[in-house]
Amino acid sequence: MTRRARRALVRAPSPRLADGLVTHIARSDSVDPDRALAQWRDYCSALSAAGFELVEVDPAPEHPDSVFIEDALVVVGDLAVVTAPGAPERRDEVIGARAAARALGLEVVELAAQDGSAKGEPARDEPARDEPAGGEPGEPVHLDGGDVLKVGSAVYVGVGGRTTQAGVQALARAVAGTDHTVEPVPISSTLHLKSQVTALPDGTVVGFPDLVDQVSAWPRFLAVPEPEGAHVVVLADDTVLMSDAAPRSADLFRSRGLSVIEVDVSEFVKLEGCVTCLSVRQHPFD
Ligand SMILES: CN(C)C(=N)NCCC[C@H](N)C(=O)O
Repeated sequence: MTRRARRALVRAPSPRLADGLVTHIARSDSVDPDRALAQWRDYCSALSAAGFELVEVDPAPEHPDSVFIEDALVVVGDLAVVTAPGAPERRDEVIGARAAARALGLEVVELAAQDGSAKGEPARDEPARDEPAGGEPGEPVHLDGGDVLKVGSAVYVGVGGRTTQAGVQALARAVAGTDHTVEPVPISSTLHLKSQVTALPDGTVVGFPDLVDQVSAWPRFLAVPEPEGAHVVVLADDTVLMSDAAPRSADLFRSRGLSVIEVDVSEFVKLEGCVTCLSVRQHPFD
């Protein structure tokens, strides 16, 4: 089995970060673009120190939320799915992400082209699996990468915020040729699925219960004591990266034998972001 490269795509924050979208939180009047740039550089250094090859997507200073590159591209194995962001203001952020994925020689597919109409039903040599129920007829295909949580071969997709049922079905079509299965997870409490849950290297799903729409949906769930403790980036099978604003959660992970790298992402949290939003990672642990 060829070992996949450990790459992380990142994109420098826009000087207009403070104008980014906020949905479930109040807009902050203290976003500091210079501090955000310093925090972004520290985040990139942590990924690089963990062995990731950093690939910089061209900055898009005209797009305030462009640093949240996770929403523009979903990597599943060697497939790079260009998303169809749910917020109109963010749609053009995919242009630079698409170009970077192509330059890496990844197999690039367009989510928006997976709506099933152009190609009719995908050719199958077995009855169609119980694909996620399709959206309402004519429902637009939208999906943000922040709604996509990969746990082993399962790809959980948050529906109800930026991502539509039609977007989930389109992703299921896009990854039909891989060994991944796509499962919709209704959300309403948070902006994205990964605003409320992420997964530890062993597949345990972590979340701050007050913000998790359906704790029972997660067979292996670990409650964390702080909201930002729900956001981890897997750096290795024994190491995670997370915000430095959740020290009790970090200690909980350490008590489970994990090494924990803590970074300051305060300026991005003010725009409803978190540590997963700032990179698209391609590595064996995804
Ligand atoms: C996991 N999360 C939260 C993300 N991948 N994206 C954060 C996007 C925040 C941006 N201001 C917006 O509202 O789109």
